[in-house]
Amino acid sequence: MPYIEMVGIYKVYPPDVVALSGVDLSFERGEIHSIVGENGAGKSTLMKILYGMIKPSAGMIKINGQKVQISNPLKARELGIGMVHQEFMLIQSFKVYENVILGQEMTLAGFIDRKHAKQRVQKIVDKYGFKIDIEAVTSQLSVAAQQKIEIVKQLYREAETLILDEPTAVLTPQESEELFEEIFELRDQGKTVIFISHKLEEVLRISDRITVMRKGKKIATLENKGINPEDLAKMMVGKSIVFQLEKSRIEPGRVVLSIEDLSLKSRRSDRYVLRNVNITVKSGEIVGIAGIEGNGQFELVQTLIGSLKPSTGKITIDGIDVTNMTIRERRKLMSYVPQDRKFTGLALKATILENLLMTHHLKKEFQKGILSINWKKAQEFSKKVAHEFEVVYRNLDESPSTLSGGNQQKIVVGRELSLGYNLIVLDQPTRGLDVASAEYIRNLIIKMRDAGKAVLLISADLEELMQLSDRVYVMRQGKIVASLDEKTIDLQTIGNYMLGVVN
Ligand SMILES: Nc1ncnc2c1ncn2[C@@H]1O[C@H](COP(=O)(O)OP(=O)(O)OP(=O)(O)O)[C@@H](O)[C@H]1O
Repeated sequence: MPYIEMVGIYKVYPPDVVALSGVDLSFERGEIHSIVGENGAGKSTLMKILYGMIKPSAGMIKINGQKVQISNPLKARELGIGMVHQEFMLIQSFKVYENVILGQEMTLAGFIDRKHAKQRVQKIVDKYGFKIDIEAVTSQLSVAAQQKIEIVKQLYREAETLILDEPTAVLTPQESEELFEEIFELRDQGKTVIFISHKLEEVLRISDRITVMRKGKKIATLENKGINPEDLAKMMVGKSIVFQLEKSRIEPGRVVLSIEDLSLKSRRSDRYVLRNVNITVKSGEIVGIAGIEGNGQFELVQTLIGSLKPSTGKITIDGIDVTNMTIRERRKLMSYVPQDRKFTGLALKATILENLLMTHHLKKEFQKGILSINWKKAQEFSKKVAHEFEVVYRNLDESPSTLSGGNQQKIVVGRELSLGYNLIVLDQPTRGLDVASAEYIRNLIIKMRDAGKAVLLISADLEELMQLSDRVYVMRQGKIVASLDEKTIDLQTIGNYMLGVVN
């Protein structure tokens, strides 16, 4: 008898979006089971149902052969199902173990039995081989370590099944390897791990079984034997797809972006989070920024777009000094894809059309009279961009919150890449995109570079960074510690600089 069975699951989002149609799927104890599929295939919807976040329109779930009603996440946790989301819910000033026990371990009198709780946390950490100091303060830890806290937290609540939603999207290759070791340990000790990822190589590396979904249906559940990424991609899309990045050598032109001697003092301490950073990006080149998350890349981008004011330094775009310009003024000089699409990239209260039109609406061609917008033109334009970037949507007048994560990302990327500015700043542009969409966007980035745009690319995906970049700067502790060109860019070198193995 399977451990968890999802039987005949349907989900219709009102009024008529069929996100899942008749999915049957089972999970065994002690297996790593991946779910793959294009953006919008229904993976998140299925997992939200299993975790009690949304109700299925029809179908049932059985655990150990018993029918269960998972009406909310609390109920899911009682049934041994835990989920680690992409956004962590941790209190930054708490120690690791305090975050783990948060909301648990109350005595009858309502106090936390700290000593006992701490011992239990340490036991879990030891049992599964998590490399983490439970006394460390959360704010001091890397994204990878914070993710571990979330996993340990689920285990502390006695999760038997862990749903991991694109856990490696924010990790370096080394950190991903460490996570895989922990996942193997969990599996070997009988836990069920449900793994959602768009990175097919890692899916094939760690899974026992793989379920492929397409357009709300389960296509197959496969034993992970003798499958290659091309087979998987073909099943996902329904036809063969060719992955090919074509990048020719071109001579870069004039300097478009120049960052000189940029420093930034932290708001919370006397520490500098950016230290004498010098960067140039010329027309016709893609310049990558590598670094473990939290080493100043975020602050660099925020200073560049004008939401943080540098302590010293100068930024010019196309020869114009923008150092003292507002965000609004700078946005007229650059395309910008932020790393977090939900809070900065999209306006969820606006419609899909308005989101695609944002910033473009300032252009003359969309104005009608003094204050009004030519909606007919706006409609045509938005449709065109949505089509070009293959956004799967139902109605342009709906909120982007009705779209799958990948399709939300395509809206932001589509809008920004069609702005036509000389400088393009991309922070994790393909995060959350399925393989075909990511490949499409990567090719487009190269096309833009070939057309003479200057591209600054920040990406946690080192493969992507290496495939696309003509030059790479590596950041560590707020400093540029290496500047690599075509001849010196390789994975090992970048990794060594990132980790500080070489200086
Ligand atoms: N709240 C919602 N309201 C209406 N439709 C929705 C809602 N959430 C998701 N959908 C639709 O349901 C379908 C499945 O979306 P889901 O988020 O499950 O896909 P996914 O496979 O997780 O995609 P991704 O890889 O992009 O995260 C999509 O067509 C999406 O537009």
